[in-house]
Amino acid sequence: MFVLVNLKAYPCDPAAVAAAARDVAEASGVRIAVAPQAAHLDRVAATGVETWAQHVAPVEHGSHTGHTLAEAVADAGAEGTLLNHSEHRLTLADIDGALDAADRADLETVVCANNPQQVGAVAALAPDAVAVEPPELIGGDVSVSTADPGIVEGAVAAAEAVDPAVDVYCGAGVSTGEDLAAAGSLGAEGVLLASGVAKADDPRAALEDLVSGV
Ligand SMILES: O=C(CO)COP(=O)(O)O
Repeated sequence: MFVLVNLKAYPCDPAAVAAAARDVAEASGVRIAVAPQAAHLDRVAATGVETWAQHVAPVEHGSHTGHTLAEAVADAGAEGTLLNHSEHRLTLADIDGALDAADRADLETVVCANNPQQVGAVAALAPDAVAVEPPELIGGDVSVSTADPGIVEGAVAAAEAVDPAVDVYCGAGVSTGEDLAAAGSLGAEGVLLASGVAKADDPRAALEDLVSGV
């Protein structure tokens, strides 16, 4: 299972969470990556943890003030990028353009989607993975794998029907080892989570619990 920790814009210490994620990944053998704010990418990457961007724009080098350039996040140490997060929606054309930008910069890609129908649509653009995250469950206490297991199974089936090479992750409310195991048993190959780690009193303990069943 792949565990991608999205720090969003939460007021946590990105380097401390990153160091904890690095240690827990090393100790457990579970692949864990951290996606901080773009301005914190280099300090997170400096810890040695696998580092991801939260977004890149569908632009190339040039006159694009205020946009997040794929080459710049790669230069800061990112190895992958989220796209089309529920809190940063893009048009289909912009997802396509951002995937091109990520390819140019050699970034792995996870495109987020609300439901299985959207999973099918974005899987057609051939990202490395898609992540189904029902917006109403994001930031809550109940994991998507418990609250709506059918949406995870539906996402797995939708991606498989379009392009079996696209991995499927799920997210929203994931915070425990049980949640991770449930996601895996529904066919997900990874999870996206945020508040369960970024807002935890002890992010290291939260990560240890998360991978305890793997
Ligand atoms: O949006 C998410 C990850 O990208 C999920 O957030 P929570 O883990 O806080 O529900």
